[in-house]
Amino acid sequence: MSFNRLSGGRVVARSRVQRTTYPPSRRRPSCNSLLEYRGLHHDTQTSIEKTRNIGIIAHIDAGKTTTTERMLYYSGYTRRLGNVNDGSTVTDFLPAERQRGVTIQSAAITFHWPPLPEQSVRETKTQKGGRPLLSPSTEQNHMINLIDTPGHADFTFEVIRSLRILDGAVCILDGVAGVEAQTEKVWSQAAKYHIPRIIYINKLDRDGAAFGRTVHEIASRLFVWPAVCQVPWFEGGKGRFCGVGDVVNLRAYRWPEGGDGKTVETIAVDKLGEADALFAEEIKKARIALVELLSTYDDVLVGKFLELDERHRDIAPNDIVAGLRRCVLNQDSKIVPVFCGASFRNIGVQPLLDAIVQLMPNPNEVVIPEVSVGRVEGNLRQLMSGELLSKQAQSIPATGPKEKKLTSRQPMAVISNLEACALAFKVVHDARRGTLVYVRVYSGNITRGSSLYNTNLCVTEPVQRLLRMYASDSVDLPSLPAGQIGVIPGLKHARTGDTLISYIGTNPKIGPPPPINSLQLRPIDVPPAVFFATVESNSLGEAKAVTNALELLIREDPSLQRSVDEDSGQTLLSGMGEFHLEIAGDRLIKDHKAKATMGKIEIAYREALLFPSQPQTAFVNRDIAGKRAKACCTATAEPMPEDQKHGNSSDDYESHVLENGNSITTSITTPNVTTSDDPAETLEPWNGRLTSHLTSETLHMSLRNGALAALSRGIQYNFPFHNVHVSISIDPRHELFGNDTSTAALSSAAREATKAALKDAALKDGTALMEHVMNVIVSTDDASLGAVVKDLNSERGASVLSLDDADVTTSGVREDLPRIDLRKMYAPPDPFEGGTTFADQEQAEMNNSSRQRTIQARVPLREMMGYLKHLRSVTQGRGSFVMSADRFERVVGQREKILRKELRGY
Ligand SMILES: Nc1nc2c(ncn2[C@@H]2O[C@H](COP(=O)(O)OP(=O)(O)OP(=O)(O)O)[C@@H](O)[C@H]2O)c(=O)[nH]1
Repeated sequence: MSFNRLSGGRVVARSRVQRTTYPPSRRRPSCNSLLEYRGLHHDTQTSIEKTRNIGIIAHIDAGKTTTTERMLYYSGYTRRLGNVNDGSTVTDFLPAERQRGVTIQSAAITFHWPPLPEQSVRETKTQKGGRPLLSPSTEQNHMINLIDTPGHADFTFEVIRSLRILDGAVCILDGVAGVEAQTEKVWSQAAKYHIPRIIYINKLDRDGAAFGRTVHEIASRLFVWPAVCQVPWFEGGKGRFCGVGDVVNLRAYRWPEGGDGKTVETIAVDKLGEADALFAEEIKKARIALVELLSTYDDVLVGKFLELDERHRDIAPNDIVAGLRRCVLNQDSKIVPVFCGASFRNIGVQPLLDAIVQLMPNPNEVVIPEVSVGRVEGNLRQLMSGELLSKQAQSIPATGPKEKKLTSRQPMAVISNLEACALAFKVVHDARRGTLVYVRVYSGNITRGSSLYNTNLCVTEPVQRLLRMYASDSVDLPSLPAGQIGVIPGLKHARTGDTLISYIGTNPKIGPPPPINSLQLRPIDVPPAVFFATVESNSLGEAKAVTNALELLIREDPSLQRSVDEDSGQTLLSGMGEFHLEIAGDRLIKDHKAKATMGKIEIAYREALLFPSQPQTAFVNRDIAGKRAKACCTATAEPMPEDQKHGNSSDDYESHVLENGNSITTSITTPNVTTSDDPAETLEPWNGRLTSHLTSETLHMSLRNGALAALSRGIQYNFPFHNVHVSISIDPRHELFGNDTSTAALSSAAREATKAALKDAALKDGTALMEHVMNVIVSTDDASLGAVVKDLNSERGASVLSLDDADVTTSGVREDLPRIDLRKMYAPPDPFEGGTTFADQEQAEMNNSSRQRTIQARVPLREMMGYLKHLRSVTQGRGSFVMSADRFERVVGQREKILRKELRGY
């Protein structure tokens, strides 16, 4: 990378070695407190081009938090190096994180690279002193909004919600373990959101670290071309890992042993001594490979290459950086730059920061976010140009004067009133500041004192303050422009995934006018919960407080779900994994101070129908919340038909396929139904039964909610239903009763009718018990392979699908991605594994008993409970695994008998 800043530094060593501080100046600006210092940062206007919204993603324990801590230290944000092992990190600030040394929630932190105030002071002096000027690219100060995400698979939702709003990611690999199962998972999640990525191979100081082997794994398991931008430097060839070779600038950086990493020696490649001659050769070799790889995809670089008569070394570093950047941004190239270091030993982090600002996109360079207005979908650019609103207007039949007025409204007039559009991607309850809602602004500007309309919940909330977060600290902001990430404290309703808009002239009671009030950024998908535990308050008097604490917890983490068992009245908390629920229980009691007890963590099974029901009609006529509620509808339930895979809808028919594998169709049986808000128009065809508050949309939604409630509880085992199709029909001429037919009445009727249908379907032969079967990928060393496979087969009822199959990824077999020809890619040889060619490397790997092996198996979830502990003991701590829900399967035979006894006691 362009490390020219080093050449402008203070020379204190031998003439051919420059020893400099990195970043060059280390003194803090003259201000009294850390917050004042951060305020200084904030006051500096950072343009959108110099903003980077970046995430750090990886398998558990790869070194995300350790690397983040170094970034904060070198950027001047912290004064001392925090460490995971002694619980002193900035980003892992929750008590549970510090206790366990694992990241549980993603932490957002903002800093500048290079550090702004001190650098600008120093550079002015340097230039006056006649020292070399910095290159333009490194002179520019960038603001990095960085999110450190958890690596544990149970907290995948934290990663997903962070990826949703990030513009780029650094994927950290453990140089010993290589590409691990969870690496593949987060990698493919980032690919799903089209997030440009760079890779940092960490822990190269550890025994068994193998950079070359890891580079091969990047190609074979992540299906991308590794662009090796750095090669590791082992002193004298096989000594201590002491630095990196910079392939772009043809120089080497060495970090003296034991320091804090701020002092770095820079040595031009031609000046490396005899002892490191092989290393110098390797840097030159890597340069040729890098230029050739980039030339395959980047026409501009090919032009430069040809101009220079194909002399690889003569291409200017800036041209290579520009070519790399184009490849990173154009993901069709499948080129991913690779860097290396040992963050714990303070080696390699500053060049990684340079790479982030130079190669990662700014918010204007990323894929345009998807949005929807009503039922019309498109992207933000189409919305801002008015195109989406015009489409939306054409999609509604203008049946009444009110609708005509709305649809004829000029789209651009509506858009010009849209002051800001943002996505809430995280909610945190902070003991000091109350609820903090993290937002990413996608268009316009959120200002302090404005109001935000939540288009998911249809409520308006005031923006009393705006903050920029520095992990657990913050600084107030007057406004938050598009492309930025910030925090709004004090919002009472906003949840993760809600779209918030600021619209000029919004009536706080009813919100902005339609259709802009239905504007939604693509929501964040919540994965299904697979484990649950009971939560009981310690006394009746505490029950309310426990419910409130649970609600706060769920608002923070929507991958947790709360339900109440109708029979026992017990509250159930469901989550993504054992560890997830364990931490949730811990936080409920310790952080939210709930006086409650959490029961044993159990598996959430499902029930399925074996036969269809007869139609069942329910008629509700009672008081709900002090108001008369009267409605009637008819439901049938059946095992989900094969063709019911996609939802569709019109005004009198809505079919939804739900995430839990069920589907619901609601239909209005009278033809020619109108959906106007105007009672005068709806009275006639619906025979006077429809009230002004009841449009076809709210009618469908109420029926669907009722059916959903009935499906959440099975007939035989009380587990939610799975793969059931429910049809609900309503005849508005006879089954709606004017203003007495409220949404609550409709939901209640739909719930009762669906329940009756489910019972009727189960009359003949009960329901089938369904269990989650997981797709499990175990990584272990060669020596433990036999024991792990035996245990999976004989103790866990697994079907082992493959061993070391390169086509297998955590999400199953990946057939869609083209293979990388490993013989055409460059990776330096690993000094400790022998061999210089690809074949040598392969042979060395084959002979190596610590080589990582991968087993793919399908295993019932029940048999995976407590597996991590067991795997660690079988593999002497070297094994790890990830699993993802594959499908539900019916439990039959002996296994059904055992489970039935366990669940029902007979
Ligand atoms: N030897 C060595 N150890 C490292 C290095 N980087 C991190 N570690 C250690 O690896 C362990 C895990 O580091 P973390 O930084 O917590 O890893 P993480 O990826 O943030 O972990 P999770 O967030 O829990 O997934 C800690 O004990 C670190 O001290 C490194 O470069 N060399």
